[in-house]
Amino acid sequence: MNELQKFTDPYNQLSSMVDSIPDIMLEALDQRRLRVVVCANWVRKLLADEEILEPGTVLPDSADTSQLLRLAREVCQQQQSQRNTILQIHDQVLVVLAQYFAASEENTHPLVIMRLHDITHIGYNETARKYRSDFFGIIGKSSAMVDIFRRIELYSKTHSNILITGETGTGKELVAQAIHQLSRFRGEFVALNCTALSDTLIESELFGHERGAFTGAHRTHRGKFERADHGTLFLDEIGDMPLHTQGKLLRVLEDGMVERVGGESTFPVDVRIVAATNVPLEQAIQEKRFRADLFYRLAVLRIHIPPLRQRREDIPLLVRHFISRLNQKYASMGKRVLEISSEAMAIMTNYTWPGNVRELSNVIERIFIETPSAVITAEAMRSWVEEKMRIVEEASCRPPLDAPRQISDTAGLPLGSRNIERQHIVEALAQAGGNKTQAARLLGVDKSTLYRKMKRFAVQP
Ligand SMILES: Nc1ncnc2c1ncn2[C@@H]1O[C@H](COP(=O)(O)OP(=O)(O)OP(=O)(O)O)[C@@H](O)[C@H]1O
Repeated sequence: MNELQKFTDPYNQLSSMVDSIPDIMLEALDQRRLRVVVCANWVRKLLADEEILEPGTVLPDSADTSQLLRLAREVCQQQQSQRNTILQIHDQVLVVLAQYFAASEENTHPLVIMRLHDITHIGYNETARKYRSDFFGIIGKSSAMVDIFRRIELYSKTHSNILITGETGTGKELVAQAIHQLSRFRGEFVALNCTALSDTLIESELFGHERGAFTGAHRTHRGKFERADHGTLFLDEIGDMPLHTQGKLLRVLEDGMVERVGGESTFPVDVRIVAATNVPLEQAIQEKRFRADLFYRLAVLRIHIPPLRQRREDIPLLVRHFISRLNQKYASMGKRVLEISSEAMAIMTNYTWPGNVRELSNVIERIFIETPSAVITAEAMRSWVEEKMRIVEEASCRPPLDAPRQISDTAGLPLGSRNIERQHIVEALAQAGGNKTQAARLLGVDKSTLYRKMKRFAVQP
């Protein structure tokens, strides 16, 4: 038996279990190491990775950068099949069935067998034409945003929970709202930020409480679950939810029944959860700060919003969108901006926007107000540019700060940029005399984001 036969042999023994030749079959040597048994040529071409996908190869750890291989690893770690996962690889949209087969007499190691169904023809190529650059108030025309519009439409028709990932200010809540508006759920869209609440308050906010449940519970309180019945519950910053609450949430998701804090009975709820995070939950799972079982319940469908610096073609559209909104907002003051010079636009397009669209929107408002004429020129942006340069200079003159314990919003940026962000926070707090609400306003972020970042960058309150 040659090497190839040896590796394809398990497939022959398993042929009764799968209805046709799998597109990929991987052998799970342990929870992380996968060995390729079979890989169809078209899949190799799709992933452009002939070498790694050669039968007999043990996938290197780094190979899970491909969405398909990441899915295979998840299935293997979770030891559970996943159906109908939709992946977009380059221009192809695929529905993937990933089956998990435990080790048995026939196969010494567990197997992950994947069947891929190409649904690109269903209309992905039409997508760009179909979706305008304004989709339920979400502005964008980059391929990443067009793909997000398509997913919103597709996913909104389902009952499945959705996890939205992306850095702060990328528009996760906006996407959640669009999903709700397009869905068949006629109840309310109810949002809860899991960072902003103490461990005890979060449970009473989520599940409600009965009168007398704890000191200060003078009245019965309806929780977010009750309010979102037949609607959507948006759980922002889900990674910050306390472990104890995660367990309770999981139970509600499994049984569809809620019990108020201090209550003695349960009642049914029909709620779709859209959760959002800007920290990688996989890391939180490894650090035992987030339950893996809850993660898989929440992340049935996923939408990732790339940072603005990775979709710069959206910046001019967003700039014009915000200017036109500001023209309406300040119309009564007789303030109107009609144009933005190409130089000014180039400055905006080239900046890295660590605070993403939220930061862009705040900067435009500031420049709009400060600009005396109807045209925003590079000159009008001078004070903002100078301020940025001063911060960069000051940060580079200082001795290096301790690297933050956990970085995600700025991951991928040079360490200097993270230090700059920390420095922004320190300066805003100093300027605001320690007042967090004011500091958050100065930074153009909400208070919970400021708290989270202070924690992450170890900034003392
Ligand atoms: N593509 C977009 N088009 C128009 N406005 C946008 C877009 N993305 C974000 N915004 C605006 O930017 C601001 C921040 O968006 P949002 O609150 O949805 O971000 P987020 O990712 O949920 O942030 P955080 O993680 O800090 O909660 C909002 O005012 C939102 O309307």
